[in-house]
Amino acid sequence: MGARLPQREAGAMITVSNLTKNYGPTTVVDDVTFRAAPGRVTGFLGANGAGKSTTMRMVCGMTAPTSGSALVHGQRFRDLPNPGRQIGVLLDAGAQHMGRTGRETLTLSALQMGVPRRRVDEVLDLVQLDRKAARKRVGAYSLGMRQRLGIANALLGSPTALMLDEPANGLDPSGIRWMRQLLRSFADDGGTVLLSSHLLHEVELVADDLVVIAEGRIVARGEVAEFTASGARSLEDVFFSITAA
Ligand SMILES: Nc1ncnc2c1ncn2[C@@H]1O[C@H](COP(=O)(O)OP(=O)(O)OP(=O)(O)O)[C@@H](O)[C@H]1O
Repeated sequence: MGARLPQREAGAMITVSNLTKNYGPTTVVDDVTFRAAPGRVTGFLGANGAGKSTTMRMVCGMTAPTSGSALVHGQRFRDLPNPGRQIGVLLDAGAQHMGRTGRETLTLSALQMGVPRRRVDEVLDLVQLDRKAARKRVGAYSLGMRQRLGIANALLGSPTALMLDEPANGLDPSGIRWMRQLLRSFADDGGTVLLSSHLLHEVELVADDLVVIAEGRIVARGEVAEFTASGARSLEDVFFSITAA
């Protein structure tokens, strides 16, 4: 853990600048600019179809931007020498290979990243998947277990940043609480967390900063405390008034 700190202190972050994506005549991400900073959890909030996943896919190079750029630790994702060692990504827990066991999934990733195999057991413990679960095929996992495996995969390379798309999907209340604590301690340890969600309350409980997107455009940005500072309004009230406008 200690060996990673200098790298984190150097300013590990995710920077999105004027990112735009058109599909034919439709603009689904429109001039999006924000930054997820080290030591902080940044909540990326928006309704279904707002453009969160497309933005995250552009950050990790899975979707080519029409214009604009996204940098991870100052480099494009595809230029990172070993991306999983710098940023752990979970985009779609349902997209994992159904025929592999949890352990096989992680062992393959560990080999690809050049991570020692013992790290597989460490991350299994971190996400609370026991040995019996690790021996099961992913196809037999619940969505919650797939999310845990996806988070384990994201943590495997001991990255300095995490980018997770709707990681709370399928987790039960105690799982959501566990994840919140995990993300909080990752950020408290100097890591950068970018977390998308449409679960307003969930984001309010864990995030330091918020980026709110509606119909592809950023409609609000700032510290969570600033959003709720103006009186007793909950983040939910603020969110609906902003996105409705
Ligand atoms: N490959 C694609 N071709 C055409 N349109 C697309 C494609 N991918 C996404 N879209 C459209 O882009 C818009 C934004 O989708 P996106 O998945 O980024 O939203 P989201 O905020 O992540 O929503 P959700 O929470 O439902 O996943 C949607 O209208 C979607 O239909």
